Amino acid sequence: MWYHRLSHLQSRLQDLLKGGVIYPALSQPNFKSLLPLAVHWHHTVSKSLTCAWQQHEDHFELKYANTVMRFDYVWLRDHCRSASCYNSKTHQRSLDTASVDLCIKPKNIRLDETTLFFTWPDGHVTKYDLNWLVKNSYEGQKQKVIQPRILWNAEIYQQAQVPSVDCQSFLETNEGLKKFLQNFLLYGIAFVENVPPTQEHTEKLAERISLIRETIYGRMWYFTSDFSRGDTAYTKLALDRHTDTTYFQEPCGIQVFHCLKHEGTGGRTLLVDGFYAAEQVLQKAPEEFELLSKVPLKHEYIEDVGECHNHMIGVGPVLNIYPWNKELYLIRYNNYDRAVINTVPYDVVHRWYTAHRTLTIELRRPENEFWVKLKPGRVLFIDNWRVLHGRECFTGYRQLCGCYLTRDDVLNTARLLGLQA
Ligand SMILES: C[N+](C)(C)CCCC[C@H](N)C(=O)O
Ligand SMILES: O=C(O)CCC(=O)C(=O)O
Ligand SMILES: [Fe+2]
Repeated sequence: MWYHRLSHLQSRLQDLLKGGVIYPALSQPNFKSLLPLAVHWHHTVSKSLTCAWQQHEDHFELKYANTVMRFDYVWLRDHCRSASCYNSKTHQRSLDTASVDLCIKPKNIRLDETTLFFTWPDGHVTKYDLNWLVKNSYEGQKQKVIQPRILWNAEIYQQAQVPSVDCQSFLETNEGLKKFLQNFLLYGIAFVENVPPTQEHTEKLAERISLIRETIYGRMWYFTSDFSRGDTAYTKLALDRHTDTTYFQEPCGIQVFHCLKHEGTGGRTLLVDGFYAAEQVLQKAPEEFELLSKVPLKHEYIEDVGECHNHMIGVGPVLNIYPWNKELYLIRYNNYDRAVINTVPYDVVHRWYTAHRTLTIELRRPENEFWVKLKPGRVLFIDNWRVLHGRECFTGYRQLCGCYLTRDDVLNTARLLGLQA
């Protein structure tokens, strides 16, 4: 009943909007100044781009640069960039948003060239450049290209002939670093060549692009198959494709690997683009993709070896997508570390297993596997939110060093170099 009345009101409001005049249909007690507002388009031609705007009862509508945008009045007041509302030195808001009347409406609106002026009931004036609005509106944001990426299988990656960056150019030039980061952002993996095979040099590389993320494994780690920690990584066994630290609330963003020594056979590294596989699932079974993005799962790390006692738990879906544009930004896939599923009822569990199988089949297609033998001097950076890694079993003495990086800091470096990240 209530539902019907509401939708009736909404459709009435829409009809009224089409008709050109709004009446005070929603008579909430604190909905101020419900005087009928004349709705008509104001047209202006500025710098060959036509602009039209309309003041509606509860929002402002703007057509500019081929975009129809709608703005809430509180939003327009809240984002005011005047000196008293916004500190342009710190890029921080000074306005106390809670002091804005939730029913605020501009007293006057005027357009001058490419600037919109809103005069608020207390006389305060907010200025918006039209291009700023296009860039910052919900509608404009939706049009923006999402993070440019090249999704790959083994053939695509090999054909691309992505060049490695030389250690010296990486450490000493901005071009070298930028080239490296560009490849890293596009493919989710990147190599640095001619690195002296020591832990110290590996650390220097890591620090060039980010803060090192210290974890229960330490800051820089150095490992062999000595089972010094309670994890299969510290053995000679094969490891199927996975992402690391799925048992953290925020899995580590980047993983750095440098093989310092291997006297023996096997031990090749496997890399699989998780986003490529997820894209295949989206194409073939969109409802399964959706389920994988909705069902929250626990992963855990329980360690009780020697002096090491840890119990980590991380909860989140396998596929993490931004709710506003559906862009996939993080895959959490580790069948070893996945904990008991008790977050959903049995029938959803069954559908989840089916969806997980579909994704696993994609991840395991031989054509999606890129195998590489890590060698001293060649450092591999892996986007642990996108690319899965694994390894072949091996014999002999094998020493690997590396670290995790905080993703925010890597992206920060990339943005400062002018890259979209
Ligand atoms: C990289 N390093 C050897 C330090 C740790 C390995 C952690 C392995 C764990 N099962 C995971 O996937 O997170
Ligand atoms: O030994 C390797 O090559 C990688 C092992 C692993 O998956 C890890 O350390 O995260
Ligand atoms: Fe791993």
